[in-house]
Amino acid sequence: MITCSAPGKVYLFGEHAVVYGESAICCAVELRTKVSVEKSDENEIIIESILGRTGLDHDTHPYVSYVIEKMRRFADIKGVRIIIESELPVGSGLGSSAAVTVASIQALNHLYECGLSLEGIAKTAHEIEKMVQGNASPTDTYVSTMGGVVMIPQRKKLDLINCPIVVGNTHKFSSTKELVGNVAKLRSDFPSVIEPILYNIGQMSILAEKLVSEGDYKTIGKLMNINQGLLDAIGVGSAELSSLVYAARGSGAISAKITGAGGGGCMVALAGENNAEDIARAIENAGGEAIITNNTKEGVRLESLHG
Ligand SMILES: Nc1ncnc2c1ncn2[C@@H]1O[C@H](COP(=O)(O)OP(=O)(O)OP(=O)(O)O)[C@@H](O)[C@H]1O
Ligand SMILES: C[C@@](O)(CCO)CC(=O)[O-]
Ligand SMILES: [Mg+2]
Repeated sequence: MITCSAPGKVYLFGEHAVVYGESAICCAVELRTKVSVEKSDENEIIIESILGRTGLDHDTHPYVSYVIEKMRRFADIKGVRIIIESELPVGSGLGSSAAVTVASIQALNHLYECGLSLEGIAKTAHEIEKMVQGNASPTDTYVSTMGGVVMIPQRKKLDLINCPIVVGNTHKFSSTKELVGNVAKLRSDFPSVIEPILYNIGQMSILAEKLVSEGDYKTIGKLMNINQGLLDAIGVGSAELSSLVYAARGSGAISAKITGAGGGGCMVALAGENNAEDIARAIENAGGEAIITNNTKEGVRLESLHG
């Protein structure tokens, strides 16, 4: 068995706007998806995950099924068994699709010695997210591949975020494909209203680049909270997400906003010196599940070559 893992991510700025070429700042977090692969004798494809045990199946395992089909351009993949284990909640804004796609590509890359570079992995994974979702920015898959804090579309590595990150999960499933589609419809219906909002979200990422290098989290927090208001404006908020956002802010979070597609899933808060536990408690009291985590510089990595 060869095992690889890839991290999930949270957006400080720019989700949805980045789909239209505006800037985003996204950071990898210490929550990972592990993918183990081995060749199977019976020339059978087996994919095992929390979603079930299937063969090549674009309904249950669309991302992994496309990975196998894409990787057949580089290797003669006949029978393979793929086992997925993840710390990332599915459909929750933490990049679970990107992490499973990137880790699957890297695991097969090692198993069949395809020689894909990290850039090649990120590019292939982005192609797959676009195939599944209809449209996708390179952000999630690039950050899951490279790790750290990344500015997209510049693909620029920024300093790590030096404060605890508290994630609040509403446990309401949200499909990125659906939310991205909803924003596209709103933008098509009201271009003169929605395009300036997306542009302004991107401008906050550009303002924040210098603030990250200065470690000015207070100002970053103010901009993140404005970003939250603009995400509500384009229709990707929800009552549950707002409840967790305001609970986090009320307990002293530097900032709190939706992360990822929205509609359900997760919000993210930046904690100050010693209040991550307080923020987590406030999120739980508001009906969410809190996860205290940190930014990680580690992108996709080989975990083991056998076992
Ligand atoms: N552990 C897993 N095992 C198998 N498939 C997974 C796993 N995690 C995610 N997926 C795939 O990714 C899909 C969820 O991706 P989606 O983009 O909708 O949400 P997300 O990536 O969690 O959130 P976001 O894209 O907003 O960050 C699942 O429906 C499934 O197809
Ligand atoms: C909503 C979105 O901006 C982020 C999803 O995590 C979609 C994308 O960038 O592909
Ligand atoms: Mg996704």
